[in-house]
Amino acid sequence: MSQRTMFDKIWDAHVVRDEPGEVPVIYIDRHLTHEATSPQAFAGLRARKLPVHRTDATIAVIDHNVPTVPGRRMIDVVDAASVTCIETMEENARDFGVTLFDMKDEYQGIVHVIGPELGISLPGMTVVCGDSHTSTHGALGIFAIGIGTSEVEHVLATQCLQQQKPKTMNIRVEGTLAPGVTAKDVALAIIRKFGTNVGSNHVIEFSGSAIRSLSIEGRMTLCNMAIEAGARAGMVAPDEVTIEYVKGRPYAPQGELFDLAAANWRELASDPGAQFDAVLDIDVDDLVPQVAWGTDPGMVADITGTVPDPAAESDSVTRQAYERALEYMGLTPGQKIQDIDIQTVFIGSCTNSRLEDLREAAGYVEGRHVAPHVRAIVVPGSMQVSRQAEEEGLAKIFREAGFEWREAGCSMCIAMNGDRLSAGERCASTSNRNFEGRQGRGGRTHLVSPIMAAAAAVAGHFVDVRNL
Ligand SMILES: CC(C)[C@H](C(=O)O)[C@@H](O)C(=O)O
Ligand code: SF4
Repeated sequence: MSQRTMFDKIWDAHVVRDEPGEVPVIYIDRHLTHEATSPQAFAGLRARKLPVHRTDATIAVIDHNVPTVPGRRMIDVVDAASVTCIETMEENARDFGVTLFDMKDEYQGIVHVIGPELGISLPGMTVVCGDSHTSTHGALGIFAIGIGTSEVEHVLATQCLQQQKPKTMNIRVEGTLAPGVTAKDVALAIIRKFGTNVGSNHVIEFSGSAIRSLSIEGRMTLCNMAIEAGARAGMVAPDEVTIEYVKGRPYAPQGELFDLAAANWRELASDPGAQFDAVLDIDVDDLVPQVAWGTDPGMVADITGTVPDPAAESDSVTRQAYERALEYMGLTPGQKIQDIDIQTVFIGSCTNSRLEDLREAAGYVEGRHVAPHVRAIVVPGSMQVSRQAEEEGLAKIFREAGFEWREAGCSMCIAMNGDRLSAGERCASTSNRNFEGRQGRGGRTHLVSPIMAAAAAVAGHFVDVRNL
């Protein structure tokens, strides 16, 4: 057989039907559902009197609408719509026999954090969720995509999905990251360089020496943000780091079955010489910490740089977008990034709320204190991350430094659960989207890495963590 990419191998293994003139149908190995995008899908099943076809391959979790205040209870849920979402998810999981990680569950967390963490998402699989950042799971060598609510219904009923075959793109990331420069900076640098649309209709495979030396957590950060580069999905080929990561996780195969699976996973990487539809290169040897200054994840500058001057842009569309972004963000052209004061820090979201992220941030915070005028919160991606962080003493470090230590959930990434910015409030955030109003109406979001967010919390403005 000819040389195939990793994506081709996974696709070929999952095609159920592929007839000329029809949209192909693929088999789905894991279906993750959450309270924000599944109610109508389950309602559709009820109306048609259909069961969930594979309850053993479907899970449900409550993450978007949950409050994150310590010791949270239903009474802490912020609005009636959220109460309905949560109660509906509980009822649907019960009625349809789907495993639910509810607000009190020891494994509760953001869907894209708990999937890999529990070994529910495994290399070589197809994974879907009614959520765009499903691409996160691709870090393990998975074809993982976000789907719409009508597709959620379809997958619940059939375990299959109609899907146009995407094109393939290889982004080769070469070089060695300097201390203080992280996967988040690589993600922001890629979107800055190639644009928020570069991945459109493509599955991006991230390859190269810089990717090989990233932990699984770092690879997840990168694949998470493939969506902000417009891609259908992001992927990294499984290697020994991946196999080690998966080993022993509660839902992963154990013993002999694990060894059999791992042998399979070792065959998944793209064959040498496999053809991609597009190939892009980026070198990260000289990469410095990145800070998003604008209102999309491509509007990014070096920490050593300045806010751009729209007048210097020759393209009128870019110029207008920059002008509008600067106005919304309350910034002036030429202003030094390090002179931007922040009022709020959010360390969390499916981009950067895993143990390694918290370790990096806590490593910086230890022995220091949050600036007096800054409100800083840490929201672990899952209750398991939270427990591990408690055990390791990270939670204590954050608390002593003046951070609020919260329960797991999407939190301030999306502002639909009580955690939000007020108008004009400026936030250093480890999340993935800085759109207008994303963290609350009028709120101003600067995307950064966890260590950059931690340093901004302490200084009250952005600082270059390489100098500290
Ligand atoms: C609520 C959900 C549909 C949404 C998504 O699909 O991504 C959310 O998770 C987000 O990050 O904007
Ligand atoms: S943490 Fe943010 S990006 Fe991730 S699933 Fe939740 S809302 Fe979406």
